[in-house]
Amino acid sequence: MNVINNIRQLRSWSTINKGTRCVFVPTMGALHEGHAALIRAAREIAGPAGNVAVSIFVNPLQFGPNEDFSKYPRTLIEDLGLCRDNGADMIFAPKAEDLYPADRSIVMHETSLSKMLCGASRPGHFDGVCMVVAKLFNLVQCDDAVFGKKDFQQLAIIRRMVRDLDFNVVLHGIETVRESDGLAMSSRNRYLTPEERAQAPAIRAALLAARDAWKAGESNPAALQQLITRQLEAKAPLGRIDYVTVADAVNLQPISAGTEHVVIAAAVFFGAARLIDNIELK
Ligand SMILES: Nc1ncnc2c1ncn2[C@@H]1O[C@H](COP(=O)(O)OP(=O)(O)OP(=O)(O)O)[C@@H](O)[C@H]1O
Ligand SMILES: CC(C)(CO)[C@@H](O)C(=O)[O-]
Ligand code: BAL
Repeated sequence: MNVINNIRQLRSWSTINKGTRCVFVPTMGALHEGHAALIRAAREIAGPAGNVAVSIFVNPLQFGPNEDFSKYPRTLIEDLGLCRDNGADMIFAPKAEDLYPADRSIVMHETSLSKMLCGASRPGHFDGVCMVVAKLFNLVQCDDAVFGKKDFQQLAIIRRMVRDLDFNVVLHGIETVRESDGLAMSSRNRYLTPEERAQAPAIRAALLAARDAWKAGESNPAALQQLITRQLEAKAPLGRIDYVTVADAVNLQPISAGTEHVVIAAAVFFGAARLIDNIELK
């Protein structure tokens, strides 16, 4: 497994590997079983002859001024072991100063899908995500890229970016990997106190209850939102709801009579940890 931490080396890796299918998994590190599933999926897509590339980079551009950039967990040595064990061929772990020139003057700005859900609570977040993913796609020269559906809005926005900017990259969305009690795996779960950790699975339980209500005929978004909010207030008093939104899964707009594919997405703060999850209804 090649570990590369500067652009010059990455360019020569890409040149040497030209013509070999490259499947890319972008991450911010502090890797867990969810990331391992993405790397294994990338391995499957690449096949034995292809390359699996993983980036590990805590991107400063996607953090707000009062967010957790400086305390985001950085566990490179353990991360490299997880990448190796799950079949990665190349790890790109650059420094921020290598990726972003000090006098950088080009910005990315997504003007539609990032207005709601996480984008509404984290202004500029998805502009930062688009910027780093666009740069990483250019640098890694991948044919495919693998993203988790836990970050549902992120995947929708990257799909839009690939379409609008004509990136020649095929995107693959992977199901959310969960702890045995249903909590979506997340690097930020490690911020949770034992009491918060015990209550956090209530997010998944409330989304499942909303899905049951939907299957039983409840299609009013306000009623579904209220059901989730009430369950969270009852089962997770340490949680502070950021948002619970019922949206069209394709364009993230409010649902209408013709909406066939619905997503219910939620973000809940437990102390320092802002956790997200979602459920799709078809
Ligand atoms: N539980 C999971 N199951 C599947 N994919 C996941 C899971 N958690 C994260 N991913 C995916 O891994 C990729 C990298 O995400 P990231 O490094 O931010 O991990 P994270 O655990 O989501 O961290 P954070 O706590 O910052 O949200 C993204 O495509 C994300 O959707
Ligand atoms: C896609 C990503 C690696 C860009 O920094 C990040 O947003 C993440 O880890 O989901
Ligand atoms: N997985 C999303 C990265 C972030 O929260 O910044």
